[in-house]
Amino acid sequence: RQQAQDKVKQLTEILNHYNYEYHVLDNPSVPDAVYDQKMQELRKLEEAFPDLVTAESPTQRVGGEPLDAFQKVQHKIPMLSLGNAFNEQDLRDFARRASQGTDEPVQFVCELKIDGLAVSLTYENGKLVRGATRGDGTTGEDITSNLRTIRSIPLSIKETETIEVRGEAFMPHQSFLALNKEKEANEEEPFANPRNAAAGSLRQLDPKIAAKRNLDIFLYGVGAWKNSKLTTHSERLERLKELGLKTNPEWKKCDTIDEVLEYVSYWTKERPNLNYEIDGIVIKVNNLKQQEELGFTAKSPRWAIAYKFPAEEAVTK
Ligand SMILES: Cc1ccc(Cn2cc(C(N)=O)ccc2=O)c(C)c1
Repeated sequence: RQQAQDKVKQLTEILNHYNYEYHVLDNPSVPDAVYDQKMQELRKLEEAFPDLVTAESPTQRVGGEPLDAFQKVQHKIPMLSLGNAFNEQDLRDFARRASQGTDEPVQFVCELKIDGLAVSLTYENGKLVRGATRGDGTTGEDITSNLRTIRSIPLSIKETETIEVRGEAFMPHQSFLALNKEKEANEEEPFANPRNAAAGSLRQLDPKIAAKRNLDIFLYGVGAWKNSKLTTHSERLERLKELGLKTNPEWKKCDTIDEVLEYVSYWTKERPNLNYEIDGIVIKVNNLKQQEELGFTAKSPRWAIAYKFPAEEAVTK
């Protein structure tokens, strides 16, 4: 039995690593058949020794029975919405206000604004214990069983401190097109856009359905993170990546508003070449102390803004 326990641990570690290479790095080191063969081996061992199965096992991604309803979750730190900017002047105004609200020079971080569903993940003792929707920012829905099916979300990380991270769950273009083709083949109503498809998939009560939707995620922020010594948003992004969490690689530090505007115009052109939808660019003050100094208006931070791309003209059928 000790041998079985060692083998289960070894298989779990290697399968989690293969999964990370494939779904987070998009760079597998082994063929799918090797991954599959090791998964079968682990399933057989867990069948023979059921008490060796843990919630963190790669065999436990797709939960059992469908839920009757989603539980409510109170976010300890509210998941805020961002104010919007629609043009260069709005961005220049935002940058001026941010610089006036603090005495040190302000550095910005620009990130792509993924058009999906904002979610929160909580890890305790390195284990994924909860996944929730943003909801109204204070109260969300517990969709842990559905988020566990997203292969790029690790079921365990090497961080013993409790950490609550935030990001955007989304459906990549290819998955969206395939899903709608399937819907049309079954004479079902197709989804209007990838955002609705992702939201619809995560609101399924049956995790087996969510598991088939090929959802993905980019994590971009932190809610509760005790004892964190980090001083900038960019350090947090780097730490999330070190933990094996999937972050969007296109973020960029900008020292001036002109660099921000350059980033915005670059991605306005490049946007069609991405394999996921973005609806804008998020610009944040990088330094966390300056974020605190700037604080919030009634409903959104003064230290961040969302530049929204002009709405595209409706695509004629
Ligand atoms: C049969 C089978 C098994 C696995 C996969 C995809 N995949 C591959 C790996 C891998 N190569 O490291 C890791 C995780 C994973 O999900 C497919 C498409 C088909």
